[in-house]
Amino acid sequence: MIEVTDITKVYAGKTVVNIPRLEIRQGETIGLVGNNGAGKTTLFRMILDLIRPEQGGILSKGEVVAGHEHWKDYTAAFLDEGFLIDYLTPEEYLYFIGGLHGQHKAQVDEFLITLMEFFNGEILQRGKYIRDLSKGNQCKVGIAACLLQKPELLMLDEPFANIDPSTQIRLKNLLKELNKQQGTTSIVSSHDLNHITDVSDRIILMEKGVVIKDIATNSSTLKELEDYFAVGQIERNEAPD
Ligand SMILES: Nc1ncnc2c1ncn2[C@@H]1O[C@H](COP(=O)(O)OP(=O)(O)OP(=O)(O)O)[C@@H](O)[C@H]1O
Repeated sequence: MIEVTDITKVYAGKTVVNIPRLEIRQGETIGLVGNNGAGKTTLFRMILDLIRPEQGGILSKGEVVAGHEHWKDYTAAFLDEGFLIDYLTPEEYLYFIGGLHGQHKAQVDEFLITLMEFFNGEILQRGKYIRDLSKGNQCKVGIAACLLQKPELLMLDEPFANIDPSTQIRLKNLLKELNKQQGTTSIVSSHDLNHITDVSDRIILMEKGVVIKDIATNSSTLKELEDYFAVGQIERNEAPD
């Protein structure tokens, strides 16, 4: 579904992403992990054509993402609050997003009923603008807007970071259901190794812009990642070859 070929991204003379080849197949659930500054968000932004690589290219279903529009019909992403319209209420925003995808208000309402548990009574009918919600609740609105679109490709940047433990568990269940029932391909970044290994069938580990590990998740993956991150980046770089 996604093919990355020979991309580099440079900021202020420093290469922050350098990926010779990466393929994400339809229906895969990808967990993207890596320490702060590893390049995860930059990779997301390039896949979404929000920024362009210095060289190389990214294809989505065989079409170059840069300068094309078709992939936007089947791709939903929430990277940060910048994806929301903060002067709207959650309902207004979700009706707006539903409308862009040809859904009537009643269809959106019907869908939102399925998210009542995920919203935990904090999102709808509160008379609040999105800008006045907590960061965690803004994140819930962003994720809900993605799910509403019934995307073939879902991309979430650190969705577990600001939400409470109950919502984290509900989100994991939603992601698993989405993949099982709709075959959704997902790319989710996280610093929570437990959650991300639980919801992903493949883990991509980045460090300093480079893919260090690309492994199918199995019963020993969590331990393997914990062992990897237990050794600091500086210690790793100083270790003899
Ligand atoms: N707009 C920008 N201008 C300059 N440098 C940038 C910019 N965006 C990202 N970078 C740099 O690129 C590198 C990768 O950043 P990125 O945000 O992709 O990492 P990340 O893996 O998502 O990190 P985190 O886990 O902290 O969110 C960092 O060194 C960051 O400072």
